[in-house]
Amino acid sequence: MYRKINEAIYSVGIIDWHRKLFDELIPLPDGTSYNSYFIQGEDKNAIIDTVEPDFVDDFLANLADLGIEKIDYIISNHAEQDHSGSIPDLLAEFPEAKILCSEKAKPMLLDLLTIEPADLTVVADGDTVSLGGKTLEFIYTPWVHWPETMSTYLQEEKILFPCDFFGSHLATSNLFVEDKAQVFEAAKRYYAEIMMPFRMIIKKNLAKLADYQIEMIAPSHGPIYDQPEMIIDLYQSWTSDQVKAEVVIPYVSMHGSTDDLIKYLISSLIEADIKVKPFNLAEVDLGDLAIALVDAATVIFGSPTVLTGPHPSAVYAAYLANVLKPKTRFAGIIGSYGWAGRMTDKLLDLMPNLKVDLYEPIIAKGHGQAEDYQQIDVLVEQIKSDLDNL
Ligand SMILES: Cc1cc2nc3c(=O)[nH]c(=O)nc-3n(C[C@H](O)[C@H](O)[C@H](O)COP(=O)(O)O)c2cc1C
Repeated sequence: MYRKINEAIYSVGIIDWHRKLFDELIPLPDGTSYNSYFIQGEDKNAIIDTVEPDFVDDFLANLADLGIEKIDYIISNHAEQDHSGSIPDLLAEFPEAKILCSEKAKPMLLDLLTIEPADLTVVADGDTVSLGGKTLEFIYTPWVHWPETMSTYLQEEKILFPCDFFGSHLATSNLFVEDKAQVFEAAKRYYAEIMMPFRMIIKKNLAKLADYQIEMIAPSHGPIYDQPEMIIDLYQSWTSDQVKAEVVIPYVSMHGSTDDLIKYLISSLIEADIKVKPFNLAEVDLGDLAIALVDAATVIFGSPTVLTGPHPSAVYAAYLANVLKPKTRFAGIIGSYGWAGRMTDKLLDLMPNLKVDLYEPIIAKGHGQAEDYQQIDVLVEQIKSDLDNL
């Protein structure tokens, strides 16, 4: 199967409807796709990125359906195997093809794939290649989300092929974005899980791309943006320093004590007209938590003390929050203990990357007493005042 974008450009990738997990880590509620693009010039042609190698036979069949008998260039925007992994088979089928990649991608592709150095040609930032009436410009866009990533810009058509940058894990028969709300959610999840740790460098990449007229963005996961301002605006907003007046509450409770404190916090925040997003870590899709962390001003963790430290589910959430480096401004901890422990310190030790103002932790002995609830009242007042002053 292939789909026509215009007379000379085709989508020849794979829709993976049933994949549930990415990197054996990230839940994929909506499947994904591995997009690959074929561009025919007057003299030469090019394939931009390939597909997850499990699907290589279907990929090669797509190219055969399209009647492709020769490939001049294979552009590898990103060395990760879901985009590069089918290059060796593609090269076996089309041995005359030259692989074009960034300087940093070359050693990575050699490490990851069974190909030879002679198969690879490094292109520099700003280099162009002409296919005849179609000029491909290579724009280094590092750290989206590996160090070697680049984007390819088709000058005449003003189409950007940025690989993972602007992508979304979304299996859909829509070649272009149609259901904007659905794509918004999938793209935000993708940004949260994959891109957020590189927020500052992504800002620089966005500024670099602002010099280009872009009429279409064709990423390597999810549908194509034929109105690219949608996703560019979203990326501007997600990577900006602005936060939203929202409180994210990842929490877990074994016997209900922390749960009661958190329930009280939630209703008090709602009564104070503050947006709340609670996540029970015992059953959470961590992608949903990551999405909430993209722009919330405040995060309050809830955990009992377990074997002197936080509950392991809280440990995992704190570790994740730390590596994702959200722009959260304020944080707090609410919890319960039985006899002794260092839950608060151990949880905080897991999050050195969070540059937050920390509220006084509220840790109840067993089931919370009246003074613990009074402390929550004070906390809610502080949160309200901080959010009002954003
Ligand atoms: C497996 C397990 C380990 C625990 N370890 C500790 C501990 O090291 N220190 C402590 O003070 N309390 C410990 N406790 C007691 C709990 O922290 C206490 O019961 C707390 O009130 C539970 O809060 P929850 O109802 O929100 O789960 C432990 C409880 C369990 C079930």
